[in-house]
Amino acid sequence: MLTLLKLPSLTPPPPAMQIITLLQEVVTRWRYRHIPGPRPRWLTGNINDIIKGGLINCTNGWIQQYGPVIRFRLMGRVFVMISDPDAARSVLTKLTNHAQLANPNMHLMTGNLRAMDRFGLLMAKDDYWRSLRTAWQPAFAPPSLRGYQALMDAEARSLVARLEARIAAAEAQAAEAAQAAEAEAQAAAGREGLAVEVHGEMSRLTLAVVGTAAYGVDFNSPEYGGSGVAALSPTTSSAPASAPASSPSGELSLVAACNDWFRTMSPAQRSKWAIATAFPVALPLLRHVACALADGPLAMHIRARRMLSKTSIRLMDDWRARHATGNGNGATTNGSAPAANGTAAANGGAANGGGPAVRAAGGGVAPGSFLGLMLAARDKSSGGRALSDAEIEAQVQTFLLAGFETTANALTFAVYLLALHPDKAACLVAELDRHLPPHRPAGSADGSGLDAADELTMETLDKLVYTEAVINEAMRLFPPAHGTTRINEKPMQILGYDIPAGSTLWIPIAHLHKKDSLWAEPEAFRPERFLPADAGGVEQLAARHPHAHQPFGAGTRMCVGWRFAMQEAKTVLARLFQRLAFELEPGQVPLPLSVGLTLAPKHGVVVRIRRRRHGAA
Ligand code: HEM
Repeated sequence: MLTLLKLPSLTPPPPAMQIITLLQEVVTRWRYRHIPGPRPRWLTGNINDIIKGGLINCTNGWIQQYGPVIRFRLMGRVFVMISDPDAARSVLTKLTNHAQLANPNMHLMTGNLRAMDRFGLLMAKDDYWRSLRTAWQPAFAPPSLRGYQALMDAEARSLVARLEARIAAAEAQAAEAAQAAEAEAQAAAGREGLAVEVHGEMSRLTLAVVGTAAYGVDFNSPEYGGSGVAALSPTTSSAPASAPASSPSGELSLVAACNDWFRTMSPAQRSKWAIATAFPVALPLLRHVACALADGPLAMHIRARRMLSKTSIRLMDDWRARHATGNGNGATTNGSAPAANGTAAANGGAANGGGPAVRAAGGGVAPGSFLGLMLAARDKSSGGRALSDAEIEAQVQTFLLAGFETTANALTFAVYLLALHPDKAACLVAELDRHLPPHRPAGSADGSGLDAADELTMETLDKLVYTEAVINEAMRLFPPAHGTTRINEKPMQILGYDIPAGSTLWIPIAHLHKKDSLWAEPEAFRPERFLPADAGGVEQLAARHPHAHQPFGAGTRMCVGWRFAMQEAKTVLARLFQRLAFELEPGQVPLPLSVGLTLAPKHGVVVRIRRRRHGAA
């Protein structure tokens, strides 16, 4: 059995444990026997099919073969997949708890490295989750979002400025070549612009936004493992954005740690010790052995978690230091959030020293106040106690990871699709030219060519309906969160099937987004599908199935950061296409994808960027 996973070096578990596991398997098969699905193998279930065929392709095939309710098993866990849009919506809205994720590497963690999985908002349950969600919510209230806008815009403008500087340098080089030899000049002219790997850029940018918006710190500084200089990706490389990177001190950088974390959450990057997760009874013991003798993928996962933990502790220490002295962001000593720049306070938030920020339901907090919210949080499920350091650390890590990768992926896919479809890029640019101030030559104080009067405000963002439609359509074709889960505490019926209590229900978002019966030409990139009727949408929102598009999930567990993500993605896309034009480098159609916890471009996306000629896409 163990050879199925090529584990010759591991000692097989004792016979008693094998017998218990086999009995468990018999019972599981019996409980789910009435639900159609592929035949599972002993112990490993259907994981080999998924590794061979790819998660999305494989489950799409099963849905086609077995219908809208199917079951399959990954190691010890059975999944019931619901691919009918109404049934999926009903599951998402009626059930409150997420199921444990299936990735083996995370189940091999020990001690503090498990904090996020035990206490983080994503995995929390019932009343404990409600307390946490209440604590998080003010960070995403409209006045808080308004306060983040200047930070998001500043990061976007700074990326554009860096790209423009690099393009200018590349052009200067080409001109020199022109002087040297005419043939070379012609070659250079044909390759105008600068080749850039977009996913790396987007990852750095979205992580930087989390740093400033949530914690008021610069994640690119050496203190957080950054180089101190906002680096550009290699100009010609198609290396994955997740390629390990170190700080000058040789330490793993935060962006590399976050990328490694996601990379090792893919089934293809599982440790050989994954087999231990097929023996739930023995897992508490086996995970210690696995960590002590970690192989490559597990060691990478542990290293990433350690870096994330270290960063979270540093953020908490920094906050407390500022808090204790009453300086820095102006924090008080009673757990209230600071009014860093007056923005949120001016917008009616509770960040104005008016009591614990967590009480400001519906109100806002100033940028950088997330830790103030967590310190003020009270767990109503256990008598209103304050959160422990491990619980706060879990929220910090959850915000870091959930807050940057999905948005970076959405932006990367949007740039990819626009570079592939110049007609759609032209529509986007036409909208930007209507609503954003015209181009000015570079030369303002921050080098972005834009002065304060050009700020991309929330009011302007509201007018960018085509930009928003592009992001929605990009997330339809490439949903960064390709699926989500719920667990049913009680038995239930779905489309006539009895679903046993405690089942892991999987909603395949990626499948719904391309279902033939829900979308005309599902593979085509048509942002117009998402235009409101008064903006000339050819296939208006009302004409579509209301539950066909769920990139952020639905119900009470819907993504807490969805407005933050949309605001950031619109700001960044608008700034990029306001000044730059993008062309896809050859060899990237179809785009190789990595399907793990999220959907990401496998080797990044390489585009050639040039400055826009006025009025051109
Ligand atoms: C394009 C970007 C994003 C996408 C596609 C996305 C998608 C999702 C999805 C599908 C879920 C599960 C929803 C459900 O089960 O119904 C989720 C949950 C969550 N997301 Fe996002 N997300 C994005 C950005 C963000 C950002 C910027 C944050 C900021 C912190 C964030 C934080 C979270 C958290 C904490 C949860 C768990 C919420 C809970 O269980 O109460 N996400 N996200």
